Amino acid sequence: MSPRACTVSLNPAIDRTLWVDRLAPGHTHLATGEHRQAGGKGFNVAAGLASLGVPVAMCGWLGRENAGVFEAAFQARGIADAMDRVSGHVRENLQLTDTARQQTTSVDLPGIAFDPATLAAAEQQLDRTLAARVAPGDWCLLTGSLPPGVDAGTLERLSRSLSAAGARLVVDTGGEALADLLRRLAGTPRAMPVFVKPNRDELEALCGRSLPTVPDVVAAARGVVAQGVPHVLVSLGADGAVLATAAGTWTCAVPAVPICTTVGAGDAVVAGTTAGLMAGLPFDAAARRGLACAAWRIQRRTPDLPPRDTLDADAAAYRLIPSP
Ligand SMILES: O=P(O)(O)OC[C@H]1O[C@](O)(CO)[C@@H](O)[C@@H]1O
Repeated sequence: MSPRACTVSLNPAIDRTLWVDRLAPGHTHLATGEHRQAGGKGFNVAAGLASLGVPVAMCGWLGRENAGVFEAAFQARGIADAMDRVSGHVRENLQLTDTARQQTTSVDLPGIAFDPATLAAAEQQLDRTLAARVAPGDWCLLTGSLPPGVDAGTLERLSRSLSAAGARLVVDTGGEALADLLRRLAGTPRAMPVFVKPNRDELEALCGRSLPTVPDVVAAARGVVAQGVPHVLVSLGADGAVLATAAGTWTCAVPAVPICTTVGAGDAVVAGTTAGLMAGLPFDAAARRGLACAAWRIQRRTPDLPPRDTLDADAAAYRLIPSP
């Protein structure tokens, strides 16, 4: 049986995006477009994987009060709904896209707060859901920020139980939570993620220093590999990406494309790269496909991706340059 994927989202979000001609803080704007859809990293990655033909489920915690947005989106895309319902509303994040500057400004809510007793119960339920769903060889993607009251200890417990069940792990969470998780998993190589994709801000938070130049990013990415993560891709937006493995480090430029929204660009990289790794592609080929997914995604409103052939034709133009 081909491997399946499962995204785990502890803090999903509904994305409300408004387009304005030119954003000016302190002024009133007339929006030129609007869109509201299920979002958050777990959903965006699941939608990308589903469009690439990967059987995928989404697990995690979904506020039952407005879960319908997700239920419709799961059904439309063939994503298995394995989310545990919890009390409260899914947060609604706001994105303002400035069409003149082709820039997106996001305002995120923290999400549903968990007290210790609710968290313990939610973790136990999630363990049961994952135990019933995840088989050896499946890929599990721990995605997105942590809601109030939840820390990297939850990600550590999930990493340990999922890896013990034979799953391969991908982690895409904020830099501080990722740093904390990698520290907690040090000395347990089996529970380490096989792939992480921080952006520059997240890598700065992960390594605790600013990384103004590409050589700074390259050095920091090598540091993450040295901590035990075999595949690292640092997304740098219009500046492309840095890839690092034990075999070397590379930079990759990306083509300039018209931007509809940058929301979910990194999630498209995670979806495309993970789908490639699941299919047995070497990391460089998987990562180039992931970057082609991001170029596709930022030109459109929704997280769905085109057929693999289209992506691979685009990805063929991406060149990796070894870093000194
Ligand atoms: O999980 P986080 O880091 O709080 O970010 C959530 C936001 O990021 C996105 O997942 C895009 O990466 C949006 O869909 C969502 O609103």
